[in-house]
Amino acid sequence: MANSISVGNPSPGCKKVDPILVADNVTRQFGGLTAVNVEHLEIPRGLITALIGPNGAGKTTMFNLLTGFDKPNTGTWNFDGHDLAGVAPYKVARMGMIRTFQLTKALSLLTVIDNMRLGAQNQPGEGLLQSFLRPIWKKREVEITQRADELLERFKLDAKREDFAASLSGGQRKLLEMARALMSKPKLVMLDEPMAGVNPALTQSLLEHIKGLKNDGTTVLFVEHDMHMVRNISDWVIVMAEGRIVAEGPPTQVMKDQAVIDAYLGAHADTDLGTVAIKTIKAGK
Ligand SMILES: Nc1ncnc2c1ncn2[C@@H]1O[C@H](COP(=O)(O)OP(=O)(O)OP(=O)(O)O)[C@@H](O)[C@H]1O
Repeated sequence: MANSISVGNPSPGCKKVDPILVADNVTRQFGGLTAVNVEHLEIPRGLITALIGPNGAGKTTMFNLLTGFDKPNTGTWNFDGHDLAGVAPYKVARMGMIRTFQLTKALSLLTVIDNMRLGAQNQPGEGLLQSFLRPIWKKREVEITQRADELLERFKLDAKREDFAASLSGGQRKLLEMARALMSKPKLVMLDEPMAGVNPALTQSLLEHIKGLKNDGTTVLFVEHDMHMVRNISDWVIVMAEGRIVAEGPPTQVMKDQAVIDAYLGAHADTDLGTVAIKTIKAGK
């Protein structure tokens, strides 16, 4: 079925009209196991793409490879005009591709505001400014704190500004991690299971924040098992199984794909997990 995102009909590894990330022949083996075997992948610019698939499909490994946290056996990829294979994670971040982790990496013994300030270190030239240009750095520090405070307000974490990250709930830590990722104004944000461990009361605001990123012009790629989230916020869905891309397309189309239902969705194909969560709250469970 025609759409405005892919060139031609959607199919696994299809070309996009305006890709921000293009990867070719990316493979990663762990001993005898091929965790990732992606022939071609394109992520559309300025949109929200979900990467779904059963446990062990290779989603997190793919994230690790693309962001330099792991090294592939083979493969090349280009992010917004830069070849990134073999580039260190901090450089990848400076080029505008920032990721969050499945288990949050908020530094527990730092305050919320200090965690945010750390996020700014991904900005180009930060180290230079700090060492040689003290007066300019002072001004920069004020700007960083200003941006941090704006983001904390946006993510409703301003009341926690001086608290240690350790005192936040799991969901609040997820919000902090997302807010921190935005400190360096990334072009592409990669979120690994943003909904995992988030209590239902925070789910809606997390969804709104992610939609907000897109409205600001940021491209979002996220791994998620929560089909409510996938259905509600994705413009595009890519399905992985056993290291390969097995399906992709607009969410309504992909969710109806018999092969996807068989391989992954199974009995949950028609279950909106969000509705389930809301019913559970109402029942006072
Ligand atoms: N460091 C590692 N050493 C050995 N095997 C690994 C390593 N990392 C991942 N694997 C294996 O690679 C495969 C892909 O794992 P990966 O975590 O990428 O899957 P996933 O799709 O993200 O799964 P989930 O949805 O459960 O997070 C799995 O079989 C996993 O056991």
